[in-house]
Amino acid sequence: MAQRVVLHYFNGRGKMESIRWLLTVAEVEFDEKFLDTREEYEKLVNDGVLMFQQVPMVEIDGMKLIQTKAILHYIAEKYNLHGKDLKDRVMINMYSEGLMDLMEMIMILPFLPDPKPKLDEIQSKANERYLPVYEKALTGPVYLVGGKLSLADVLLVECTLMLEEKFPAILKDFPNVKSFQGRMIQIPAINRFLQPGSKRKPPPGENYAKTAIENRRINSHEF
Ligand SMILES: N[C@@H](CCC(=O)N[C@@H](CS)C(=O)NCC(=O)O)C(=O)O
Repeated sequence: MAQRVVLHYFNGRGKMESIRWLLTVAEVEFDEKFLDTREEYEKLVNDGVLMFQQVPMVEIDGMKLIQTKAILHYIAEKYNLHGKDLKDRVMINMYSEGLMDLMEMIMILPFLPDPKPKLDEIQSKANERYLPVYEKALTGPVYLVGGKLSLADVLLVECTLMLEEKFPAILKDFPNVKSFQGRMIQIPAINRFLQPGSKRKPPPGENYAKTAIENRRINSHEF
């Protein structure tokens, strides 16, 4: 019997959330081991399972994978969410990288002493740099690449929901992206993931950054 997938990270969104999204869409059940204390993180380091002493780490198919993008690509390949050929794949990766850049900016907000300037930057870059790309790509097609669901679509729905948490009206000038989001959240696996009690993590609360820094899950100097 195949082993269950196990995610090792803290009990929050961070870099693991996109992996949770992708596994959900691939309909892969997973367990989570939360690193609630610094000792739990250090144990993984001392056991030599974190190649660069960093999480996310995902146990899958007898391997202990690290590096978020490598993990996402493995899952996307395995579950047929990475295009039909090399040209699809490079487009999927280009769209995905843009979304990860944007989500990374949102992810670091709780770690900033004064998040306002970054928030303003995110809003203007989302409006002027990122969302227009997806709006154009979705003029006509149902999915971003190759007429079928891919990693890029999963990251786009995750990212648009994250953006709306910060700027509720941000999609008003992007009707194609908004209707894409509407279609995506009807996919049964996604719909279940969006319900209370699922493995989706809530937006970071007040103590999120403090606890993460204390446990050395995030280095404060990284930002
Ligand atoms: N490039 C890596 C970066 C991972 C990373 O920065 N992980 C943080 C937690 S989100 C960490 O483990 N920090 C501890 C450290 O670097 O000492 C990835 O995308 O997986």
